[in-house]
Amino acid sequence: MSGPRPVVISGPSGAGKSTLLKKLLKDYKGVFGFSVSHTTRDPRPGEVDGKDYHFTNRKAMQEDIDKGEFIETDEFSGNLYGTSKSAVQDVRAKGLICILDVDIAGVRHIKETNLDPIYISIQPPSIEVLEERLRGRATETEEKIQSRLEEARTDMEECNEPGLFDIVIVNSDLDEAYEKLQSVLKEFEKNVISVMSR
Ligand SMILES: Nc1nc2c(ncn2[C@@H]2O[C@H](COP(=O)(O)OP(=O)(O)O)[C@@H](O)[C@H]2O)c(=O)[nH]1
Ligand SMILES: Nc1ncnc2c1ncn2[C@@H]1O[C@H](COP(=O)(O)OP(=O)(O)O)[C@@H](O)[C@H]1O
Repeated sequence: MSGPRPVVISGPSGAGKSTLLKKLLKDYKGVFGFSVSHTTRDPRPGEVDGKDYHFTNRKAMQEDIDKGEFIETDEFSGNLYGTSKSAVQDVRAKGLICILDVDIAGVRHIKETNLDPIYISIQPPSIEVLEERLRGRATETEEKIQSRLEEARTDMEECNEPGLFDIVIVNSDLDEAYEKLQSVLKEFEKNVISVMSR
């Protein structure tokens, strides 16, 4: 595919991916665009259909998967998530750098496609801090918190696997993590460096 390389952001639920991405998308309007995934999970208060996710149900999503409309899908904590081909195309058609937020299985699936993105993992400083953040966000039931922590342990182990990520950013202090994210993107996306250095 032509144009600037997309950016895949991954990392445990609660690590701070959405917080960092929202900031980046706001600060760099006209540079980055978010690939809106499909999910079968319920919307959280404040989430907007078509902006945060395309909220759907399993039957409809499975039909679209069977029609070949998805680049990748994964089951995460009891729900189906996936990146549709049109989610990525919509962003690229606007001439924006496409940002995808996917779990670690999604990263592995995307490696088998021709998307050729930059892979960035956002990690929490520890599992204890992650648990505090998940509880502090107050969006999940106890059962969902436990299942996310279970997934997180695997993610925290696998993120350092050689060749899986271009960079792992530990989100301890939010401002420092955001600085690091910006500098990594400037380094990789040299063709947009002038836009980003405004
Ligand atoms: N493979 C894949 N994972 C996704 C996709 N969209 C979101 N995810 C991942 O699904 C997991 C759960 O997302 P979500 O329910 O929004 O919870 P949150 O990450 O805690 O805000 C996260 O690890 C996301 O990165 C997708 O399209 N594909
Ligand atoms: N560096 C940080 N320090 C403290 N709290 C943070 C930090 N980064 C994110 N948070 C908080 O942690 C929670 C999880 O962040 P979120 O962006 O929703 O994570 P993710 O998208 O990776 O699931 C949110 O309540 C967010 O405000």
